[in-house]
Amino acid sequence: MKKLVMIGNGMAGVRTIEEILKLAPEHFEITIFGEEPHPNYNRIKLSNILQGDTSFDEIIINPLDWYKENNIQLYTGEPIVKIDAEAKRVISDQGREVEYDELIIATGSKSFILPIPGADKQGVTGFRDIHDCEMMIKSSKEYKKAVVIGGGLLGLEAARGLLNLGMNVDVVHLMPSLMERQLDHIAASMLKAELEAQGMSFLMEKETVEILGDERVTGLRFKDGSEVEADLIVMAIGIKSNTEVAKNSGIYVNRGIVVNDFMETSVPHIYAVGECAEHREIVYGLVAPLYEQGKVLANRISGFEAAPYKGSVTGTQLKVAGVDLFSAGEIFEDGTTKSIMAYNEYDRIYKRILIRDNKIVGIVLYGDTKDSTKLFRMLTKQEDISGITSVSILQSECSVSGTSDDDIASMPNDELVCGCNGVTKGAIVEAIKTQGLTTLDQVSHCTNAGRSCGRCKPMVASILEHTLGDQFDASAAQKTSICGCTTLSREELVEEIKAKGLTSVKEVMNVLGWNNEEGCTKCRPAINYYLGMIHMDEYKDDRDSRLVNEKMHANIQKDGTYSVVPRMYGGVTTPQDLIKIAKVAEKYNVPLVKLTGGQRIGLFGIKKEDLPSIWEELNMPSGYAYGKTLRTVKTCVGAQFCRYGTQDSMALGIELEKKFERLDTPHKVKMGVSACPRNCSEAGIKDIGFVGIDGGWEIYVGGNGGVDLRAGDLLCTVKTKEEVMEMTGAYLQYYRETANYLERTSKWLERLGLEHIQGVLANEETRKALNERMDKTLKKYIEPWDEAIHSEEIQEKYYTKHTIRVGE
Ligand SMILES: Cc1cc2nc3c(=O)[nH]c(=O)nc-3n(C[C@H](O)[C@H](O)[C@H](O)COP(=O)(O)OP(=O)(O)OC[C@H]3O[C@@H](n4cnc5c(N)ncnc54)[C@H](O)[C@@H]3O)c2cc1C
Ligand SMILES: NC(=O)c1ccc[n+]([C@@H]2O[C@H](COP(=O)([O-])OP(=O)(O)OC[C@H]3O[C@@H](n4cnc5c(N)ncnc54)[C@H](O)[C@@H]3O)[C@@H](O)[C@H]2O)c1
Ligand code: SF4
Ligand code: FES
Repeated sequence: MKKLVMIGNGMAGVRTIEEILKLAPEHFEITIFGEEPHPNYNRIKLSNILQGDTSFDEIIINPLDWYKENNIQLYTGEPIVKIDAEAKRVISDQGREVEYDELIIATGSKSFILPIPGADKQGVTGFRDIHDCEMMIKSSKEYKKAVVIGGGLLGLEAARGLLNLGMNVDVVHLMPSLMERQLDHIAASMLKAELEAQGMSFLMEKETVEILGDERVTGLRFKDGSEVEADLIVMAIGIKSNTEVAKNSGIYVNRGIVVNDFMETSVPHIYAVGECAEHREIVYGLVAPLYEQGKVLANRISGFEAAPYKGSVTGTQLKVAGVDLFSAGEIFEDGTTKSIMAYNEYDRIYKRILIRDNKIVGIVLYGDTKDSTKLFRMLTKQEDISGITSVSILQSECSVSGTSDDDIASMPNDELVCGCNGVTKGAIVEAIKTQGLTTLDQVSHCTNAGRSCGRCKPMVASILEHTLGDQFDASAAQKTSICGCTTLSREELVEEIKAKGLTSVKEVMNVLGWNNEEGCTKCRPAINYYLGMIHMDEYKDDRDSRLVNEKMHANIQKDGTYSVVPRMYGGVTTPQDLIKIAKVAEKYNVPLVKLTGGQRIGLFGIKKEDLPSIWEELNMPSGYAYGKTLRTVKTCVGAQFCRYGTQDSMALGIELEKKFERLDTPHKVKMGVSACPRNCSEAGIKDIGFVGIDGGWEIYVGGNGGVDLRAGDLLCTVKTKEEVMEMTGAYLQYYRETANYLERTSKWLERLGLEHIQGVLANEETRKALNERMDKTLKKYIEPWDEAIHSEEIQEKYYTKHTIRVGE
């Protein structure tokens, strides 16, 4: 197998790898280095995260298990700092050296930050990655006034997000009109009026020369001497390709890494793709052309004949609610162009197309973009329009509204439906017919349509409806199946398992007609969970269907080693346990011993084959730091020691942890117990938090301390510890029975509604029944580390050096 290394774990690069895996799945041993500490996510949707429409989990395109399933060695948070082209190897910032036969550079871009005094102050950011997004969300909780520099696509989407976060927003723009590269003056002024009505303020034709403030920004000064206040500044004035590594390694770089029509750089066996690449003097900043490049490169690198990449015409839209605009090609007239224009001031609709030699060369649509696919096709195909009247060309008469069947019928097969992924109507219809697709999800899975910005989804749905005719089932089509292997939703799957009495993962997939007989990393763990939830005590866990960390009962680290985190109930330990941990750490040369966020001690950097002996020597239960289960119960010292404590928080925490440890839950669950409202255990941001008050406990639910920070809601107040245990058992069991696999309690609570859950749990009979099912389930669990120590079969299968690659 040839060694393929990729630098950069972003949208264009990983799409290229997906294409390579389709073309030549067995051809390469693949290693990817990413500077960000995450798997590949949909950067486009950062705007939606900021605008509050989605969460980070929902925008992950390739979860970690995708890499494992495809045997890809992924190093996250580990940038490559040098390419040694002579020796054909890359070197990471941690000194790791990896050899390659072929190397892809897909390092994307970074935000361009104005080189002016004060640009390094706290509160100044670009808008490029999830870290920037989190910083803005955090700032909006503490500060009120934001200034966005740059009135382009990114700046306006950022500004809309900051308004949604409750900030006052000024947009500072250098030019007299917004989005001057995409819109003419009329469309730009219509856009400005709409955004002003939404609450944005604009400072036009202003050049920022200094950022004011001490440590943190307080405002900015313009060239004309005027100033404006700001607590947060977002720079959205364009991007700059990440080319340093290439440049320092002798690869020819201009604005981007210069590539030919096959994405080959000036150095043999090194390719570049995405925003870091410069092709025919153009560096693209939208995914559609980057994905086209990826396809060409995948063919080239896998040894297939492919047409060269000749460059792309791009079309853009702004992702701001209430704004409907489309722009492609040339914007401004010159002596060789004529335009056709329609302007309906009353309905705020404006359309203009630019024509040269009877061919469309530019499109600007505002207020009504239904014609965009038709016109864009005419532009990209350079169709001769001399036979079409100027009225009909702008009349939407053969356009696709996404709702009318006639519109879909009259749409040519080569019309582009998904601009981001280059998918035509013909390709979608073909996939529906030949692969028997019935849901939007499946169409997306098979064709890629809708996988990026998601704007084309209504039209894809209309095509699905048109193609299936009488067989179209609207509710089924919209439903989200648990993965691309089936059309079944979570509810249907659970119902079918119950109705047909299915008892194993294999049986579920066989009986329910899975279109991929092995299933995938999305459905196998989910089916395993639902089976265990339904059959309670009888179900025999299918260990090989679990996600890799759960299968190994240890958390795999970025370098392929594992961590060991033993239980410390309620965060309480003993000198004897500490001695055991210290001895093991010393004996096995454990590289890192660290207190975890969940009040216990983690041993990091352990070799797979050492796991069983370490567990044996520790002789402590697993802390399940890797599991979709109860992780930790964090406690404060409480009434036993603290003078403010009103309750025994440690005793309650320990009791909770001992009762619910090992329980399979749809996602991880964390608890916190504080003995007074000072809340030293941060119970307010836990899945379930308990706060001691005079004469009882308050129970908070749905809190989350991660990326989607959420304060818990008060579920109820109870008097005794027994009531706490009863309510917690019922709440957790209700979550287990109604949540989707991998749905955190915070999302589940928001989906079902607090009042609904309170209503269910208010009924004593229901609580009792839920607790009975919970108790039945809890009986089946055994200690996994102990089981491994005493089973040669398990040790041989999972923990010897030659078994289980990281990718399994
Ligand atoms: C907020 C926002 C909204 C957007 N909206 C749209 C939209 O609506 N439509 C559209 O088409 N496009 C949109 N884009 C642009 C689109 O996201 C990019 O074109 C696309 O992500 C580029 O893909 P890429 O792989 O080239 O770069 P990236 O996705 O940026 O990936 C490059 C990766 O390489 C990593 N890296 C860099 N240097 C190194 C190194 N030395 N070693 C290892 N890793 C390294 C980076 O950390 C990064 O993770 C948007 C962008 C943003 C920021
Ligand atoms: N909906 C989408 O398709 C979408 C959304 C967001 C981002 N993106 C992509 O992300 C990339 C970055 O977007 P962008 O908007 O930052 O880049 P851009 O180059 O498209 O726009 C930058 C804007 O900032 C203005 N500007 C430049 N210097 C300035 C200054 N000193 N003060 C004030 N204004 C100044 C420019 O006049 C320009 O309008 C682009 O490639 C873009 O295509 C696309
Ligand atoms: S939460 Fe209250 S009782 Fe617990 S340690 Fe803090 S101050 Fe003391
Ligand atoms: S147009 Fe963006 S995902 Fe289809």
